[in-house]
Amino acid sequence: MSAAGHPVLAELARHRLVPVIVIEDPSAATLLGDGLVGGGLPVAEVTLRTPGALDAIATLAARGDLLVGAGTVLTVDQVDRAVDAGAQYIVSPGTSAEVIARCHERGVAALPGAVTATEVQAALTAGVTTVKFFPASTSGGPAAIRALAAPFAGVSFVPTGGIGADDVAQYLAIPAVSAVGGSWMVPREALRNGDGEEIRRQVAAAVSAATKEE
Ligand SMILES: O=C(O)C(=O)C[C@H](O)[C@H](O)COP(=O)(O)O
Repeated sequence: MSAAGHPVLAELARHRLVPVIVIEDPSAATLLGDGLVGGGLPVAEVTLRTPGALDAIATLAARGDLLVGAGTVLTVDQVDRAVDAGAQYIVSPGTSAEVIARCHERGVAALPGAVTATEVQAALTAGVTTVKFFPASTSGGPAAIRALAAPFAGVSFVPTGGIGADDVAQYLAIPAVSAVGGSWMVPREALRNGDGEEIRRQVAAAVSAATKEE
């Protein structure tokens, strides 16, 4: 497993899982953080898809016991706002050289999306060696990652999109996969209902499923 680049990417590779979170009410950030830490996975990718996302990032980052990143980052301005809120890594669905350059200027890790050889090459040219393989399940799944890993020997993949508890292990079994992302670990309804115990339970189950592979 290669996790070259920013130390935060090495940390994500160590945890092996990246919970993707859509948070509607930022006041739920505390129970979310407690559920993640309690479940044994102190990692969060908060998507900038809701108005409260930046506040949630700020609350989670202020705790100091979680690796907090921003997801669905499409613009340079969003990079700045997420980093100002405390995000330590920036995840995008696709590859934008401008977004990656701003991440590097701000000293945070960039995790851009790439699912074709051309996209992986563009990401390499922009200076990253870990890419998010998104959307994983509809882009060829594990077989596609294995095929891409052959020519791109130094590249690590973080498959995300359409992955659940039942197939996380088959992705993590691929040497080029450093971590797996997904929203299944923090169910949106549980967050909406303020059900911290359900979040802790799902997170712990994901950690257990990820550990089985090793
Ligand atoms: O837009 C981004 O930057 C993203 O982070 C996309 C998310 O990772 C996926 O939407 C999660 O996919 P599911 O696990 O299938 O819900």
